[in-house]
Amino acid sequence: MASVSEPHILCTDLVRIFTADGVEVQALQGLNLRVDAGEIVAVVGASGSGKSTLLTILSGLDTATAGVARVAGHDLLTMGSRERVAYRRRTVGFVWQQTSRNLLPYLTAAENIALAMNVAGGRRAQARAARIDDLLGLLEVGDTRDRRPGELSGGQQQRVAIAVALANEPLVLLADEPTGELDESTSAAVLEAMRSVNLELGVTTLIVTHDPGVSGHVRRTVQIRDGRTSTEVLRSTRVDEHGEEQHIAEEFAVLDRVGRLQLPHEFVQALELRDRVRLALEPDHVGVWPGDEGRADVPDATPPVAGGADTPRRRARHAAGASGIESAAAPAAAASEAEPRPEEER
Ligand SMILES: Nc1ncnc2c1ncn2[C@@H]1O[C@H](COP(=O)(O)OP(=O)(O)OP(=O)(O)O)[C@@H](O)[C@H]1O
Repeated sequence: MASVSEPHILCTDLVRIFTADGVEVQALQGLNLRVDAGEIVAVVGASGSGKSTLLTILSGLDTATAGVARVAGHDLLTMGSRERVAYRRRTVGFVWQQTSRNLLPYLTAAENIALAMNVAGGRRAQARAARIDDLLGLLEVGDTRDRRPGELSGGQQQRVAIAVALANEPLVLLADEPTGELDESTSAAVLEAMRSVNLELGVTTLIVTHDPGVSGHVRRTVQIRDGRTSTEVLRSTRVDEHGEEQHIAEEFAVLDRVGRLQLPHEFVQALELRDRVRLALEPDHVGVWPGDEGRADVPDATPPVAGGADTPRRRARHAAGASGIESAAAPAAAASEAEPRPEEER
């Protein structure tokens, strides 16, 4: 089982390489993600960024090529088939985009939930019936108890799907594009339902989606780009000096264990950063400048001379004078790949 301090979801340097017709596709390229017990987090990314690959690994349907993936104390890279079955039945619950993957069409809402409980076993009939009613009530679809999926709206189907996913009291709820087939207002209502389930039951929740609108419904949104987590938006509420509630959203770059981070696209474009950039360490922040090799208009663009201690602070002085951004600890900065590469700094 997970120790008290261990996060419920932990991915470290997670890699997934697919090989198709002799060509390798790196769907995940060293992804890092930590979700603590009881948190609700959204992972947002464009098509092809690796979202589904991540969720398929976390749900135990696929195995990563390398790295660490742990969920509620289970090591997903080494777990055997018996542990995998138990993990999928009891530790995690899933909500997928397509109703057909979530609900059996010939069973009612209550029967779909009961089926999930039967598969996991354990509970007595009376306790099961009570839990079915509780779950449908919590998701505000008590009136759909005896109706089949085809008789429900898209939003009701996804609410029942969430109830099915929660049937066996999972520690972790995983949702892949749960609102992908819904209109905007129904999507918002379903996301709010997930948030209230998270608050009410304390189930750790990870929502994977291409829809940036999800960030309005969760405290933490992690951006995934090219198979890596790149930036995070944290939302908080504070009361200002006039007693008014202020909603604050702060964006942070994600720094991995070896110091790699990704600059947001707009930063890269704004300064036409490419190939390599200059870095400078200041007492409380790091500066990032265009490389500008060969540009006569940049004073002192020459790197420090060899010999003596070539400290980051010295490099900072050499970089001074070049126009550029200063990336403080927050808000986020970072390079398309601003990984410190000593051989380029000499
Ligand atoms: N089974 C596979 N074989 C080969 N390549 C794959 C396979 N599954 C995914 N990929 C590739 O891995 C990359 C990430 O795919 P993934 O489905 O995880 O992205 P996604 O962010 O979920 O995209 P979408 O939102 O379009 O579903 C893509 O380049 C995709 O083509």
